[in-house]
Amino acid sequence: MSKISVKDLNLYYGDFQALKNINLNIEEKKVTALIGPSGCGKSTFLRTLNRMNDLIDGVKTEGYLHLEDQDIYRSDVDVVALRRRVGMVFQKPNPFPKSIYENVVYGPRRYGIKEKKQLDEIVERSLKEAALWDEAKDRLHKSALGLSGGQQQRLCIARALAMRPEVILMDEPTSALDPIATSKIEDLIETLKENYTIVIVTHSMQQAARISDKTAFFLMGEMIEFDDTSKIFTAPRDQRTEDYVTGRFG
Ligand SMILES: Nc1ncnc2c1ncn2[C@@H]1O[C@H](COP(=O)(O)OP(=O)(O)OP(=O)(O)O)[C@@H](O)[C@H]1O
Repeated sequence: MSKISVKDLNLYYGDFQALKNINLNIEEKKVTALIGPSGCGKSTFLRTLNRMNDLIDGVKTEGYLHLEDQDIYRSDVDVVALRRRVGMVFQKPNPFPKSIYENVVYGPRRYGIKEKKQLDEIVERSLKEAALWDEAKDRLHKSALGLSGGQQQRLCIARALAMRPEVILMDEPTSALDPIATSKIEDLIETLKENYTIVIVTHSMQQAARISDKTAFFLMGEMIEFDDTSKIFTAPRDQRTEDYVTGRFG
């Protein structure tokens, strides 16, 4: 079933067209990877899905993007509520300089949840879901900045999960991490897809091949090919995809 449908999407930064006529459906409870050489528009595309590009001056977005039956770009959309449904995790772990506990409850508190018992439950559930509970449970009120990079990134995932999103966007979530921390996040993504729809930008083709169900290959603002990940990596239809996945360019 498709969770997000994108039709005829164009995006401009001023006069520069960064996305050209993109069409694809993102399937529910699957991992969709976005791959392609630097500057091809992967992050830009990811950010269209929860309107993060709105924060950039001079951006113009055209086309139809639907989250189930909601038109993401309708002028009356409550963007804060949209980002609650479509959460995001960034390249560099960016916990707030607060305690682990306060990082997780930040969003729910802003939504008006005040009761301690309820907040405690959210913290436990989110940290468990992010596979960080065992490492964090005895230091919940210590600074998040004392965690390792990999733990910080799992905390950022927990912070996103605390809002009970439906979709999680991840922009190169492991590029700042060592191989062991990376592999923990990859295992986590595998578990999370049981309950969430995940879209991930990655520079690592091995990572895309390991963790994603679907892969979209972007080149200079166009989406060249979108298919089952196994197909993209073993029998792509387009020569440009083949050249990229076999390392002939990029
Ligand atoms: N805020 C901005 N203003 C103007 N141009 C931008 C802006 N952000 C991105 N671009 C341009 O849009 C194009 C796509 O950039 P984007 O960051 O989406 O690519 P990417 O595939 O994610 O690259 P990378 O893998 O290097 O992160 C690039 O040519 C980039 O220079």
